Amino acid sequence: MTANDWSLKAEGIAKTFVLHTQGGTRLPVLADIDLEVAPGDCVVLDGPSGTGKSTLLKTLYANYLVDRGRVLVRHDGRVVDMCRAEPREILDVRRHTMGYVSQFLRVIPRVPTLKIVAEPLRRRGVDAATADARAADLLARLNLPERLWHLPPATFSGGEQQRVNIARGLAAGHPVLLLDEPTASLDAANVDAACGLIETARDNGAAIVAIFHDRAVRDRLATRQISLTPAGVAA
Ligand SMILES: Nc1ncnc2c1ncn2[C@@H]1O[C@H](COP(=O)(O)OP(=O)(O)OP(=O)(O)O)[C@@H](O)[C@H]1O
Repeated sequence: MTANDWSLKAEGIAKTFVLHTQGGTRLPVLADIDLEVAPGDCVVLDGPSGTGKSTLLKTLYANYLVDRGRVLVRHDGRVVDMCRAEPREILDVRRHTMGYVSQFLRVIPRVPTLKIVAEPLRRRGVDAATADARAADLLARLNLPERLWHLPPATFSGGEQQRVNIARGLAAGHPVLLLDEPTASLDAANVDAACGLIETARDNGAAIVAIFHDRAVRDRLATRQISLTPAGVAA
């Protein structure tokens, strides 16, 4: 793979939601979406509320089935189509290649924060001491007080939980990152800290697709923007 090669490529993605509990109402959301993301790219998805930005990210992560199209990702020396891969292969891509950071932490009961952040590294086979050290470094960079590291995050504030979520999402150093408003509930100092970590991941060669509503975050991190329009894409 050369420096300009893509890490992630979407071709002709179309997605319609069918609401079975609403008489089978059909909601076409994505139509013919093409996207190519290279190492070091941070492609920001733009467009009015409801145009399908989160849906596209979840489709890239294989949370949703598509009507048409392919999502290709370079993984372990080969190309995997996330729209057709077996569940086992999708999990392997998620473990080693593609990370996803949503706006909210999915709280895992009783597990301490440090272990939640270290877990993606442990699942990649990294030993506990190294994974814990990386987790501690990330939590410190995100200004999460050390007295919280050994508590489960269920009772943390929204901004604290979001920082745990970012640390967990960035811990494993995935070469492809999908970020859905990861800084939405942070104050200015923590937005700056989170942006610094995302910037470092990008400059180290991560291929990133992101939704950032904050204009300053977008201006700092985006190498490119793509505007989604209702059921379509306009450059
Ligand atoms: N799981 C779902 N089932 C049915 N419809 C859905 C589902 N998820 C999203 N939608 C619909 O798809 C459309 C796009 O939603 P999506 O969340 O992707 O938009 P968005 O551009 O990310 O919006 P926002 O900027 O407000 O977060 C909306 O009309 C929404 O109601």
